[in-house]
Amino acid sequence: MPSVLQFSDVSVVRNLNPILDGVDWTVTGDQRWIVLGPNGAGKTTLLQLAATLIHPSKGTVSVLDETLGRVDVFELRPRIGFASSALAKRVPPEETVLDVVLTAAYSVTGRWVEQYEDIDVKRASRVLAEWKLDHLADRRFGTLSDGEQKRVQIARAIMTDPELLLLDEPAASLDLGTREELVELLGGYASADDSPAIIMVTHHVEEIPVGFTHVLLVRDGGIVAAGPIAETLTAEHLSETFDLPIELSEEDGRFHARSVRAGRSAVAPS
Ligand SMILES: Nc1ncnc2c1ncn2[C@@H]1O[C@H](COP(=O)(O)OP(=O)(O)OP(=O)(O)O)[C@@H](O)[C@H]1O
Repeated sequence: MPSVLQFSDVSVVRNLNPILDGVDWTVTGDQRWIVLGPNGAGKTTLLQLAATLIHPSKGTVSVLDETLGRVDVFELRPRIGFASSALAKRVPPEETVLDVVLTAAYSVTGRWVEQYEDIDVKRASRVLAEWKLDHLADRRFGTLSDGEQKRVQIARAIMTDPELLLLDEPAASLDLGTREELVELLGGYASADDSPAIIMVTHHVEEIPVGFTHVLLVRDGGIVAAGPIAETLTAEHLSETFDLPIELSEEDGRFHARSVRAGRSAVAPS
């Protein structure tokens, strides 16, 4: 299976500090990766490289067989779906949900004078239905709940049938029920035979949907462990990643983690 993403000895330096340092990582088309790590570890920076939004300070990044620095990124970007709250902030709040998804066909936010083909409208409507948003098609984006906005971001990212889908913390700030609904939808999408390679950044193992195959654990701009979830997502690796003794459990493909110290730190009644 050919790689869709290849990092070779990649470093990103900001203000003389390496925020990624010597990263080697390969993602193939049949893999769905979780990127997990503490605040400031470098997760979003990894996604920005994969999304061709930034270039490495050192090393080589290849995306969909093209090497950053030697390719017109504007030709590459339509092949990549990217959902993040930073992108969502650029969506005009008065835009309808249907138009937020539809405008992905032209890689713009905010409908202007573009003429959309019937096939684009049909695809947008199908994607909205798949993500349980069809009843909201005519609603203004700015009036949606957080959970609905997150689903619209993902629907927009997959509108163009990308070869690589990048999701930056899609379940952040969601309540339990809304998170579970999203994790279930993501699991169904990731498990489908025709789904693209996916890379999803998260802070929580509870947000890992079934159907994801690999995990990259990052800390301080470097990789702690990378590989198939079954072998790599271990209490030992998580403890090293978060610098905390962590207990991990798994049931039916879903994970739960807690600090081992948490249960022992109860304050005795006076
Ligand atoms: N343009 C920049 N200039 C200086 N420092 C930066 C810049 N971009 C990111 N950083 C720093 O690099 C580190 C990694 O940032 P990044 O956003 O990739 O981490 P993250 O793992 O996504 O964090 P979080 O989980 O908090 O979102 C952080 O310490 C951040 O402050």
